[in-house]
This record gives sequence, structure tokens and C-alpha cells, in this order.
Amino acid sequence: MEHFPDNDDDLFTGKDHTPLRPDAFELGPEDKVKKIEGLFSEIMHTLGLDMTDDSLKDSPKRVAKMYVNEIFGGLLPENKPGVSTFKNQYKYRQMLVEKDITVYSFCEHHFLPIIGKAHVAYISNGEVIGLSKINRIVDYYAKRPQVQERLTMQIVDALKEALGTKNVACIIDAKHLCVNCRGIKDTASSTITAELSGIFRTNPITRQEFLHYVGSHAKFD
Ligand SMILES: Nc1nc2c(ncn2[C@@H]2O[C@H](COP(=O)(O)OP(=O)(O)OP(=O)(O)O)[C@@H](O)[C@H]2O)c(=O)[nH]1
Ligand SMILES: [Zn+2]
Repeated sequence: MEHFPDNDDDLFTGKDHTPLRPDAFELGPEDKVKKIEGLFSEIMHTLGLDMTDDSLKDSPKRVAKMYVNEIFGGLLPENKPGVSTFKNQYKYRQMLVEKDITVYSFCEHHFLPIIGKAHVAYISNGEVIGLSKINRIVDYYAKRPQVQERLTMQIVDALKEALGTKNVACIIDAKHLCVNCRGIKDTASSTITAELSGIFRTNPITRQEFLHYVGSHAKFD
């Protein structure tokens, strides 16, 4: 079955995709920490917690710092990793796959963790990228309130832009704690998303080669 409609999804749009307000960066990181600290203290107080308790009193500040600088640090453009490329002087013409990249993200519906693996592939158009930069791109976009579909597309878009090729693919297999530990409480299920661009979308042999390397049994055609 064809899952990929023939539209312009191979084109790099330059869009970030995360729904940010135009004034998203009017407050600097330090002011954001201060504001979130006050708001989170209010949440804890409302839950009935004694905010003078020695163990609890610094939690709002801890949470605020963690939100702004750590788990949602990918909302700050200055944290976007530099992805300088260099010439493919070794003339390697085959697929490169960076597999089992750790994904720690947070679901934007419940603000609970999404934990899994990303597998990323590209075929060089003359430019190559340092391997660790692929992991860094995954981590940058993961550190936002996310849905897995958008995260997968952002990784592919960022690599298309950096490498100047549309021959990029990403599969993410992740557990959503909002599904595992609350709501339906299904601890076994995980979610697979696949963004396949260029030849990974149009050529079933290239697609199967990628799936073979990452050990996926999923069928895409
Ligand atoms: N498409 C998509 N859905 C997600 C993702 N992460 C969480 N969700 C789902 O978002 C949905 C939110 O549904 P709602 O009905 O508004 O929220 P809810 O009442 O908390 O839903 P339940 O989890 O079913 O209790 C849930 O079905 C979640 O499983 C994601 O990355 N992608
Ligand atoms: Zn959720």
C-alpha cells in the first residue's frame, strides 16, 4: 500500500514546525526561569503541598531551570547544534545509517516522557556531516514539547537543509509514558513513525535496505 502521497514533501520548507508564538523569545531564559518558578510553586501549592517543607521549597526553581535549560532547551534557537559539513573526499556513495540514537522527549499533550530510539539515514550528495551531529540534531528537536510525528519530520528537514539533499530518512520507535503509565496504561505498546524523503520514499530497494540495517520488520509498500 502506498503511504506517501505524491506531494511536495521532499521539498525543504525552512519551517520549524513547532507552533511558537511570534513573541516567544521576548523573555530571556533567566526571566523564563523566574516566571515558571512562580507558576510551578502555585501548582504545587494548589495541590495542597506545604511549600515551606525543606524538601519541597526549592522544587519550583529546580523544575523551572530544568524546563528552560534542559528538557525544553530545544525551544531556544541558540541551542541549535552547528552542523558544518565537509566534502565527501572518500567518495563513499552508499547509504550511511546512524542507528539506535537515544531519544528523550516529552509529549506535548501531557508533558510526560517519550523514550525511544531514532534511526537516521542519508545518501551523500557530495557533502558529509560528522556522525555526532546527527545525534545532536535528534537531541535538539527532542528537547521540546513534542508529538512523535513532528519530531521525526523536524530531524529529516534539518538534515536535508544541512546536507543539501532530499535523500534522508528517519524512523523513531518510542514509548510514550502518557500511554504506558496513565490513561490506557498499556506498558507494552510503542509507537513507530517514519519520515522517508527522496529516494527513500520513491525506491523500494533503498527503503528496504534502510529497514534491513535498522532491523525493522515493518513493511512500507
Ligand atoms: N498523534 C500523537 N498522539 C500522541 C502523541 N503523544 C501522545 N499522544 C496522544 O494524544 C492523545 C490526547 O488525547 P486526549 O483525549 O485529548 O487526552 P486524554 O483524555 O488524556 O487521552 P488518554 O490518553 O486516552 O486518556 C492521547 O491519545 C495520547 O495517546 C504523539 O506523539 N502523537
Ligand atoms: Zn501524552
